[in-house]
Amino acid sequence: MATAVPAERDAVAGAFAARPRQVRLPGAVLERLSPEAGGPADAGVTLDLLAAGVGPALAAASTAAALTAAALTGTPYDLVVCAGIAGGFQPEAPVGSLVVADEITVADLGADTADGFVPVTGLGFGTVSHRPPESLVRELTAATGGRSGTVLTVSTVTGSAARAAELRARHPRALAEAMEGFGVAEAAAAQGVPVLEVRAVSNPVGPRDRAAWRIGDALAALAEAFGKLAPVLESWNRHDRTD
Ligand SMILES: O=C(O)c1cccc(C(=O)CC[C@H]2O[C@@H](n3cnc4c(=O)[nH]cnc43)[C@H](O)[C@@H]2O)c1
Repeated sequence: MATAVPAERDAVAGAFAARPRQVRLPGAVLERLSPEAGGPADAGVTLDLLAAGVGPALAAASTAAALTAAALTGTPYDLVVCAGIAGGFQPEAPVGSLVVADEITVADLGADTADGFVPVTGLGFGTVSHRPPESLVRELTAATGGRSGTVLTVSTVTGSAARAAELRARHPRALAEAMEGFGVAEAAAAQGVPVLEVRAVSNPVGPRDRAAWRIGDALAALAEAFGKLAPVLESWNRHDRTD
């Protein structure tokens, strides 16, 4: 589970009964919930929580470090979940609501041209989207009452109505924007591991208004959501799935 900051990580950890144990790796520090520590015991799964850093680059680097360490010790991850707070596009994703990404798309990786923005794929490179397993997205939205849609990854937080409108015009299915999902998804995809992104909305996407942030409410919504998601995630086995 990769969050940006420790406050998000701890909100998620609260959904699980166990006390985590710290595991220090080159490039990442994990909080490990394992069955023997009274963790997600029913399913016998180990859950690693990682405060991966803010922004797509650091989140990708930290997630890659954790994935590589797990693979090298013969215990590769079955699933990577990016979780945290986000800006919500209005009116679809109000403050305090939950969004489960059915598509994780980087919104600002490309080139600015006289004809507008060209994504990096239009330049002949890489990818701009990752798709989480459909069945899992369905199960998570059903369990939480959240909405599914595109979650954008940006390196610059949107601060104007014009930029919000531009993003929505380019990505009509976008419900939220945050800063780590695509980086985490790239790291997971590089090692063939499925990825999810779950976001609680802390602020509207649009004109900058720090007084409108509701970080406490969003962290509470994240914690509540993971209380409902925990059993679904613990019982999910990618080898049983076709999507
Ligand atoms: O200074 C600002 O205007 C501003 C507005 C919103 C968020 C920030 C942050 O520094 C938080 C970045 C952090 O939280 C996630 N996040 C939360 N809301 C948004 C958003 O509207 N757009 C992008 N990211 C957001 C993000 O994933 C980071 O981890 C500053």
